[in-house]
Amino acid sequence: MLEKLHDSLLKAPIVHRGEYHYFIHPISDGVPFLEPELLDEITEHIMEIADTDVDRIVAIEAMGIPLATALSLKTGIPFSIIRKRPYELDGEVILSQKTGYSKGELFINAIKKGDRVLIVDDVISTGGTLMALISALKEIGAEVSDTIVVIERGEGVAGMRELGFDVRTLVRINVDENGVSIEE
Ligand SMILES: O=P(O)(O)OC[C@H]1O[C@H](OP(=O)(O)OP(=O)(O)O)[C@H](O)[C@@H]1O
Ligand code: HPA
Repeated sequence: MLEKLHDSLLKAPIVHRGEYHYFIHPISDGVPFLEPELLDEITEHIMEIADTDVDRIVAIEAMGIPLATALSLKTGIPFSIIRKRPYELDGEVILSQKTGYSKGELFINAIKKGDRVLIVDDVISTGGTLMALISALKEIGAEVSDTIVVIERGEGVAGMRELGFDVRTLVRINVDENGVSIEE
């Protein structure tokens, strides 16, 4: 199961971002290139496990976009992208994003009270990004019916579960200077 994802992760190169060992992979970076068969394997799997009885798929710029696009085409559900730049539309919600290697702001538009949403993202590491997003969506009054992330590393998911956030992931990996290994 998820053979293409596992095989490709084992080949992922590592670069240093400060202290952080950053793996480079087609799903998390679009580098070197994302093969349709890999995207299809992953999105078919997401369709099997996710609650797709939702009004909107929600994904974070940039690498949530291919996942949301493929899922939207398969399900007919529209998607909204949480952007890294402001639009200054009425009701725009701004949140701070902090990962293991970066800091910035995210901007939510056009998600309103009562909307049922499925969140998808490529990677979870510290959980900083998703925790901020889910908290903001709950504040808006949207119902987060499900949160699915393709690749899990680090302690973010465990930390989020302790705080009552439910996140499901397709594969959990360890990353060090020698590369990626897959946790069984
Ligand atoms: O669990 P965290 O530590 O918060 O890290 C996870 C986030 O980091 C990556 O986003 P990044 O900001 O690098 O954006 P990208 O999709 O543009 O590469 C990834 O897409 C997640 O959104
Ligand atoms: O190591 C990583 N690689 C790609 N995307 C990521 N998002 C968080 N950590 C990583």
